[in-house]
Amino acid sequence: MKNKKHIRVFLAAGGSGGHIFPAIALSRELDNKGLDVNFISSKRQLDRTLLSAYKDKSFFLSINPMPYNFNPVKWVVFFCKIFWDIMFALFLIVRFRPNVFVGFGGYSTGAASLGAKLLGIPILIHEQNSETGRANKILSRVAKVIAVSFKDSIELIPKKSARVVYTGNPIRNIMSFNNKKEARSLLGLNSDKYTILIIGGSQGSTFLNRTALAMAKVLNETKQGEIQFIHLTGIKDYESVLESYAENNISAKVFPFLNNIEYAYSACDIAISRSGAAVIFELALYGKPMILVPYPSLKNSQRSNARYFMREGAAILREEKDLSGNILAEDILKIFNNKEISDKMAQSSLFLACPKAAMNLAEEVIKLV
Ligand SMILES: CC(=O)N[C@H]1[C@@H](OP(=O)(O)OP(=O)(O)OC[C@H]2O[C@@H](n3ccc(=O)[nH]c3=O)[C@H](O)[C@@H]2O)O[C@H](CO)[C@@H](O)[C@@H]1O
Repeated sequence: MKNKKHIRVFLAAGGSGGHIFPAIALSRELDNKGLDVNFISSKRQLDRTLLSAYKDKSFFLSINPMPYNFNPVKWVVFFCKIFWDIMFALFLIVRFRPNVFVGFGGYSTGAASLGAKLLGIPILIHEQNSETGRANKILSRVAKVIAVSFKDSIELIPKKSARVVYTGNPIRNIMSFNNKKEARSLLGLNSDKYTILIIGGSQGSTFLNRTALAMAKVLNETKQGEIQFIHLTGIKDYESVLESYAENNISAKVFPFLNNIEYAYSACDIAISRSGAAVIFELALYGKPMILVPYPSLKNSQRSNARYFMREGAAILREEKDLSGNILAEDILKIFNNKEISDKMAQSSLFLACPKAAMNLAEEVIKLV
């Protein structure tokens, strides 16, 4: 292997927190090992914000999602933009000469990896979800290594020329804080009440916001004074959700986006969440029981993420189409009223955590140098 000081790694990730946060976690690990890291992402505001701490080390491609239907105009625009993005990626790769290219999924990964492939840079693809996303499916043909987050995905990935390894899903450095009492105090919550966290992923979920509010009203009547809520709404619904808790006199802390998410994870007794790969593995690190409501789109693998967590005993899985505030309240009460169920779910959750994922992935990157 070369002198580490001269090893440069390009990390391509974009489109959502779930793609970008694992890239940030890996960059910390590589940085600690003395490697040089650059990010390639998309020009979306969310991507720029999440990478703002790495502004000088980041490059941004156009926003160009692959069309899901056969509209010829959309496909022509898509190919024109991808051509331009591959040219830009080629320019970056020629200029910086990375030794390894790591893709985390999303459009920017696709365009930039094709540039890397053309210049013979070894490619590692990381898949966060239980089922492989579209960009990663295409790129599995050009990758040397495919790293997966779920143990059982090794069997599901078609083995072409790439080696498939289980590394886990790299999580940002949030575990340095794990103190329930302090977290509740920092969030301004009561230290003794049963605490339910509601989280709809990095952008929030209107469906989950509405249904969880309906549940909160039911629970507020049946368990008055015993339960409180932390609700992460996303920007769009923040004001209305905040008002609704206040109007109904329900004890809750509401945030559009919580930068210190470790406070929410530490403070809660249970989480109701979308089943994005980052959130569920983060909740697992904190050993929290979960009620998971996958994003219902067919293009999305949240359902199989949630199924895995349910099979392993860490979560109850609820589909949007079958869900109401009453059903959610019943699920919560089942766990609230039975310490044995709650403890078992918490243990199973902890068992699914992979705290060494970033380290495992960094080792795979270094093997490619
Ligand atoms: C709708 C959609 O396509 N979602 C995908 C997206 O989800 P999404 O971007 O929502 O990603 P996840 O749910 O996996 O993770 C959200 C991330 O945002 C952070 N967070 C969230 C709220 C908050 O207030 N503060 C905060 O810091 C969480 O700690 C977590 O790290 O990428 C995931 C990983 O590929 C996929 O599994 C999801 O299917």
